[in-house]
Amino acid sequence: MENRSLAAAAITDPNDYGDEECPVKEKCQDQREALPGEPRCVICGRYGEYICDETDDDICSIECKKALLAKTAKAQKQAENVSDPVKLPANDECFYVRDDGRSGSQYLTDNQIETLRNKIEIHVKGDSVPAPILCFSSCNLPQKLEVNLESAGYEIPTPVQMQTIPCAMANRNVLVSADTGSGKTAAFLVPVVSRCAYLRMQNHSDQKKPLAMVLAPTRELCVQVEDEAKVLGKGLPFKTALVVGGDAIAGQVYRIQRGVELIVATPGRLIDLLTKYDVELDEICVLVLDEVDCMLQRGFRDQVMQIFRALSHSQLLMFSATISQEVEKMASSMVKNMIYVSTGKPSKPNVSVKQVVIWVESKQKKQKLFEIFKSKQHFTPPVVVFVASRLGADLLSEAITNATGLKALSIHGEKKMKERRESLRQFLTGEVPVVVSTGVLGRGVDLLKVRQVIIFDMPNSMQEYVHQVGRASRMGEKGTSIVFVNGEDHKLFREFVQNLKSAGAAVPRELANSHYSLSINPAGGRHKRRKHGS
Ligand SMILES: Nc1ncnc2c1ncn2[C@@H]1O[C@H](COP(=O)(O)OP(=O)(O)OP(=O)(O)O)[C@@H](O)[C@H]1O
Repeated sequence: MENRSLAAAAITDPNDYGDEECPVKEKCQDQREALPGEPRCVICGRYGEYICDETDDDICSIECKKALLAKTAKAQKQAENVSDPVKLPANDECFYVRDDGRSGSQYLTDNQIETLRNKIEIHVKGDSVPAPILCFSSCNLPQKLEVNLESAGYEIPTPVQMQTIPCAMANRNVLVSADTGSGKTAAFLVPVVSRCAYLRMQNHSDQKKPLAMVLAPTRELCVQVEDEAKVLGKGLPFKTALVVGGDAIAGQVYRIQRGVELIVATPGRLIDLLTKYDVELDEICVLVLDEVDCMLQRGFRDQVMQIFRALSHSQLLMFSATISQEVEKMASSMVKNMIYVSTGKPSKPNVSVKQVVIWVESKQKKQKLFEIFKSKQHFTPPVVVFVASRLGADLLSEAITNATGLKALSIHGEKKMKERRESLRQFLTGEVPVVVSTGVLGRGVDLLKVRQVIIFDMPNSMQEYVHQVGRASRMGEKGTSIVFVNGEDHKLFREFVQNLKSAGAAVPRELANSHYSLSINPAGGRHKRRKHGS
């Protein structure tokens, strides 16, 4: 322990007072209260007269030094023992201490942080990446947010939350790749709610311009993100506005003008609103791009970049389960000093979902589907059936009801927002066991009870496939995806077979023998394609 007034005297023995005339305070109660601006003991909060020689923390007495060292030792032991933090008991004392700028306030050494990341399979790239947290209470969140997390059943952060929340709270730009259903939404909402609430608590101005914005590709996803934001922000100075097509724009503008902290929007409708109405975005300090790979694709990219450029000073948080090197490159060109966090198996179908691939010619697909629905063994409602077109969704849902008697609804982009909401409500509450959807439900939407998806038409890319399969599992629960495939999907065969093999899934003979699939070598590299019949 070092005395502040005599820093060179590192006293470890209570009887050795070094050069200091006053004895080192033995008990914490012997120490006086700290005056404003004075250092405080990290254990009891009294005057931090000494500096602990082993941790560099402010400390008031021998008694608190002992308590501090015991706590540090316990923290180190926990770090070494962590094998699956998601299963830690809720009351497990956490050992992470936020680095508040004072040297030595972080208890974990670099080696321990690395060990912890390895154990929970977190990979990071970037400079000075903050250490992961093991509990929400390590982040200095508003008290009410902690209560809201607990009420929502979020006792312990998931791996993606462990690493992303401290990065975002340190105001860093972050790109995050994590499995479907792994809790990415709260990974951005926790820091967003916290930052907005603190800013409002500090500044009581009547003019409440929006402080944060989340952009997502579909209305359904926006609705869901806003719902979760409301749950987490309950009781805090944190209001939200939903800006999506299909709802009246005037109502959306009115809500923003009355004062909100967060806007959750699809890019098209937001630009529409911004060009017609006077909405000031100069106080936005966080922009989230959910499903960032989709948001930076042609179709959304120009709109997203237009919005991004209008918010020149904001922090950027970007998330998806499928992040390619190209997306990583694009993201890092948008912001400086970005951190890249990845957990789980990047761009691969969630391992909790069993992939059952059936080779079936297009004309037989319907019949096959009806057989599944009629089989007690294979049909496990609620089920989402993914198809390629809007018309296909309408026709197939009707055909299912006619052929099997099951109530089935369709959801796609041409339907009115009110109808889409109502269909989803009926599906999620169990009134309707089957929903036939285009890609609008494929990404991001948390279909809580769904454990079976049927991919009737293969999507255009493996990325979309990964997201659609992901609807069958949340938080590692087991699910099944039944996938219909035939020669028409040949463009995806090579990647598809590779994915199936690495997941240990059975590959149908026709798929395995197709010359489109055969051009794979075992290491995953590409051979020159063999000619048909060779
Ligand atoms: N820390 C937590 N503890 C318990 N449940 C959680 C926690 N974080 C998130 N969840 C729940 O896990 C489920 C999946 O979360 P979420 O929808 O955010 O996943 P995601 O990673 O965004 O998935 P996708 O890529 O499919 O959008 C949700 O039902 C959410 O409420």
